[in-house]
Amino acid sequence: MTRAFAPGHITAFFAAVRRDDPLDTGSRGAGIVVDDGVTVDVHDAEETTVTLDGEGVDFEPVERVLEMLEVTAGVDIETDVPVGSGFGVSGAAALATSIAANEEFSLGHDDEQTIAAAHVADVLAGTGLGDVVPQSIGGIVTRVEPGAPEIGLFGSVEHDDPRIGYTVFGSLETADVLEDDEAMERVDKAGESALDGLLKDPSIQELVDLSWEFALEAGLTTERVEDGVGDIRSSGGKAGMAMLGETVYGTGDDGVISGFEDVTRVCDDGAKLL
Ligand SMILES: Nc1ncnc2c1ncn2[C@@H]1O[C@H](COP(=O)(O)OP(=O)(O)OP(=O)(O)O)[C@@H](O)[C@H]1O
Ligand SMILES: CC(C)(CO)[C@@H](O)C(=O)[O-]
Repeated sequence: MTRAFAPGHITAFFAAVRRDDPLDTGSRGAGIVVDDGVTVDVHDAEETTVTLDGEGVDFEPVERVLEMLEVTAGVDIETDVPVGSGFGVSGAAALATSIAANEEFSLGHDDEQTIAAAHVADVLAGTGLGDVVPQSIGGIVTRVEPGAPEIGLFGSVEHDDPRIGYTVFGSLETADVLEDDEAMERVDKAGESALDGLLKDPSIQELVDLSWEFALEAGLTTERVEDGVGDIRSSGGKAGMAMLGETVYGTGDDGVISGFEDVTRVCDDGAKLL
């Protein structure tokens, strides 16, 4: 049995970029890689089965990554954050599975290949576009060009206080939004303008503010999220909506941070074997 960890990735904003090849498909945008993530155990098995926090599930991005690596395995996923709440659990699970399977089955792929397999699996499953590479790098990551490692273009944004507060109200099925052409037209326009803004002033405060402008412009907010962001902002903090989930996240001083239900930290390292 081999165990691997992949951090969560809070997408602040994004614009989809679709090309014929899934390796250079993905999204432009920015996000925060956080300690709350996913741990995966992989063991050899005649047939592939996946459990999520102990329950048997269908988990397409994980199944796809094993197919691409040409192995069958039992995969047990434990997650610190709920699926579908804007932390890229699908990408994290695919990435941790790819890293653990490479070791468990002595496949001999290099990092670039294991990360690319997870990126392609998440894209083809329709569950993510831009989480996997940031989850392999760590920190606060800009995605200036989409795609797998060595294909996309990635940058980083500095931070001083690593604490990130978050409150999860509910989940959004990523595939439903990505397949909605009208919604995606608004997302892409708002995402491009948010990225332009961040590249002019690359700070975590600006990232979170732009994230909230993005959510409003893209029409993705819910009443609970609007109220939650309003509360944090009126206590002097910065808050936005984690894409694609009904989750408020943000930064600020002790008083601001105590207004969230959970607290995690910027994870400066990428996914790894445990
Ligand atoms: N209990 C479950 N709840 C939700 N999804 C589940 C569950 N069990 C398995 N899945 C699978 O997990 C994947 C969830 O992907 P989804 O992209 O919605 O989550 P995510 O990566 O956390 O998203 P996001 O970061 O956009 O919020 C899908 O492949 C879905 O079929
Ligand atoms: C599409 C997405 C918001 C789903 O988590 C993410 O993968 C991203 O930022 O591209």
